[in-house]
Amino acid sequence: MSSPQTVNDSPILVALDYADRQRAMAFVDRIDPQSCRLKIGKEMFTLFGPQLVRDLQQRGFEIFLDLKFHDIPNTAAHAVAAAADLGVWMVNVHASGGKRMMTAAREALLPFGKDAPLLIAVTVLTSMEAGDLRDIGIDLSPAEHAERLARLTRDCGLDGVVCSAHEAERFKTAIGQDFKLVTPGIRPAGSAAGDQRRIMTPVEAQQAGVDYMVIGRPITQSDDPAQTLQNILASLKEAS
Ligand SMILES: O=c1ccn([C@@H]2O[C@H](COP(=O)(O)O)[C@@H](O)[C@H]2O)c(=O)[nH]1
Repeated sequence: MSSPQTVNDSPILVALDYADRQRAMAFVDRIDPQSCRLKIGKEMFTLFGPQLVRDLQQRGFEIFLDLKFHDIPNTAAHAVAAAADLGVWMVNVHASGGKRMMTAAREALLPFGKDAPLLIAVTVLTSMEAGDLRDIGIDLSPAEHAERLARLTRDCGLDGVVCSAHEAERFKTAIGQDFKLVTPGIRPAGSAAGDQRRIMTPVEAQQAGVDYMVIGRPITQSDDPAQTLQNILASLKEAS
């Protein structure tokens, strides 16, 4: 395990969703590992595997391994332990995998002690709105269902949840200030929402009290990803 012991106070997690490894590395090699953390998700992990994570760690980046494990408790627990072996900074499961799965995942990290990654759970995907929940038999609003899953996640002893920035104020009050809120669906003013539905700008998300904001395409698909990241960081600093 080799999670670097740095003090990184950046709230930005860049979703490094590239099919082209060279393009991803060209961007990464232009940014300071202290200016953000990198989120490796299903696309790049499936294409390039754990070696990609190691290569990014070698460059000094802390990694959120966003594989959203959702399986029987035994399998999810072993997958989370494998992520911890890789030395990632954060890893996640789906809260809808339930209490026994989340508890097993948390217990699998006990042997790692202080080197264990943060373990969080996905509540309601930021691409989903009320109609998507109704389609799968859930009549609660996204915020209500997300809160229910977030409370369950807290009760299982995990460190936080993935939710929408729209839920941040409600969750900080209802669930606890120390419970980490990681929010995708972040869109600087003027950028395309794409498939995201519950969106907020970086400054609005900061004001709502999120701990970490996940930003992918608005940075990675821009003409100058490194400069776009700098612009977002500057806007957050100016607003704080
Ligand atoms: O609820 C969720 C959970 C995860 N994601 C992931 O975050 C990024 C968002 O990328 P954008 O390009 O900024 O939309 C992506 O990797 C998703 O898999 C999410 O969007 N919502």
